[in-house]
Amino acid sequence: MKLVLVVACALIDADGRVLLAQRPAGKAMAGLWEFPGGKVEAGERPEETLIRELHEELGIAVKEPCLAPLTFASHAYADFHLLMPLFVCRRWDGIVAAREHAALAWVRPNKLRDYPMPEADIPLIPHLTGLLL
Ligand SMILES: Nc1nc2c([nH]c(=O)n2[C@H]2C[C@H](O)[C@@H](COP(=O)(O)OP(=O)(O)OP(=O)(O)O)O2)c(=O)[nH]1
Repeated sequence: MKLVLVVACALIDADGRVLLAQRPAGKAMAGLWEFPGGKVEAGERPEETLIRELHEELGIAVKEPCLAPLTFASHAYADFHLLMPLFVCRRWDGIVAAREHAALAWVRPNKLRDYPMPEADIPLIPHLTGLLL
């Protein structure tokens, strides 16, 4: 089974809401709401990947000290095993905008379950509600 390392981030705004991003049509898991991020490429540290992805996907600039590790997902999909560290970030420069996703939503922690997510993400929710509620 192929092990895929993806790094993701829960952006948290001043009201304690979490940013979810909807995967676009045409991709695997289209329509599901995920945490921004992506696959770690050869030669990258995970933090570098995340800073790059947050810029590409959302148009924001994040500094590495503003990324705090929260938890991780380890999930067996049918065709690969996903290992996904989840960081939280409360400070960034720029205005969040959907450059690659179908939509964005700022979601209160007690509403996260209203947004269909990839299977791997479900166990992450209590970690966020524990942090924020
Ligand atoms: N970014 C992100 N990916 C997630 C989450 N949950 C989850 O299962 N994934 C999966 C979806 C993809 O298979 C993979 C993320 O890689 P990606 O965003 O670079 O993948 P992609 O579908 O664009 O694939 P590709 O075209 O680059 O091959 O991890 C999540 O919360 N955030």
